[in-house]
Amino acid sequence: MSANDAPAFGVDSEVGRLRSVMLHRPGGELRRLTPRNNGALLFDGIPWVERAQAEHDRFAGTLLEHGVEVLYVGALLAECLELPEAREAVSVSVTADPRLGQTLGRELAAYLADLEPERLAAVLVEGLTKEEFGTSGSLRHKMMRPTEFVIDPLPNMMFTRDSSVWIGDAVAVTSLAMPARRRETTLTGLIYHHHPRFAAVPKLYDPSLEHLEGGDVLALAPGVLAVGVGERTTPAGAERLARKAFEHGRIHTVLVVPIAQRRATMHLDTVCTMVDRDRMVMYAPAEQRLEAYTLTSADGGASLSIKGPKRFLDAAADAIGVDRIEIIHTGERDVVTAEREQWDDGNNTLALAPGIAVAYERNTVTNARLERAGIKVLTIPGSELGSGRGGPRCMSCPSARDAFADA
Ligand SMILES: NC(=[NH2+])NCCC[C@H](N)C(=O)O
Repeated sequence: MSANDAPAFGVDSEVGRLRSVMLHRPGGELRRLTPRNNGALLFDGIPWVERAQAEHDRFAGTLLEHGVEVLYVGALLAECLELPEAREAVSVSVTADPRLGQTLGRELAAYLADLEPERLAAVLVEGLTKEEFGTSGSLRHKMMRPTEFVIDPLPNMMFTRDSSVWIGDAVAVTSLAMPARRRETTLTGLIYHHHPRFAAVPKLYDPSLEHLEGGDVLALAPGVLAVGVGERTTPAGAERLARKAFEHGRIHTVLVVPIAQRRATMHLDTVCTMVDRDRMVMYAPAEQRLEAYTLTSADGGASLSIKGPKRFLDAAADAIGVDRIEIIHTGERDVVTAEREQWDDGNNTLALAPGIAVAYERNTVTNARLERAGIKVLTIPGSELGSGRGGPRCMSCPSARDAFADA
């Protein structure tokens, strides 16, 4: 693909000049977090909501200043919800929750049917409590506490990277592993299936399939994906994605990378991200430790060849066809700084072009190392956003980057 015939959509690498990205500006769903539910909702603290929004606006502002189109989930959803078939699909998926029961389910469908698209879009992300819902003739409702949820909030919606991922010209709506996040894909799925902008885009995956999260999928170079397998993505999910990607035809090698099943390394993109064509920022201990299985297919995904495991960085260099991938370490050589900055998403950077990356300002040591290596680092504040344990990469889902060859 040259710049002239590059598709309106598509992502063939982590670093091609970023053209369009999907973000979610955090809103009322963060106000639902309490010290009792934050663990189950996958937050490590209780964010100050206005400050988190201001930080997010700085992130979006940085992208806009660099010519990136910013699409917001809230606006896309509201536009979809103008369509009767999209409203119907949403209502069916929300009211299918067996915890509601027949009566409350029916009442909730009627409640949702009365909401304007924008309000409906907000409720779907912010959730709805018993007291906000109002009166009901159901036993379920009578037996709920006032602040209990009729619709659960989705505070992790701002991590748009996880619920969908673009592979070439196609999009994979993923299958999220954690109960607190599962409903996110009914909303991203709705956008990709119903929004006129995306309706014609080929769909590679769906939420009923084996667990797969976008934070585990790295487009290392054209034709080459790395897929982390650990707390979220399962081996079965990685295998399914590989088959589908081979079948679709743009990918020739999928590297499946086992990662520790711990919160600190919930996704591959918490351990490493690409900051340049052949340079990665990586948590130092992972450099030797990470291994990869190399998956290829001679028949478009019908059968798979599985080789390895061998050292991830060697497998990656082989698959990409370069001598080596240069590593810039998170933190300093001392373990403590490295561990602190890895935890604070020091290597969860978002490349805007080869050698230009957005990073949280707090990771001063990692950012200085990146700068020393010649990477232009655009810093954003993240003291509140960071309590959700995600950085610039997870808070963004690129849908268009310039082709790697032209970047
Ligand atoms: N791709 C990522 N690293 N995403 C971060 C997601 C953070 C979110 N709180 C979760 O636990 O799921």
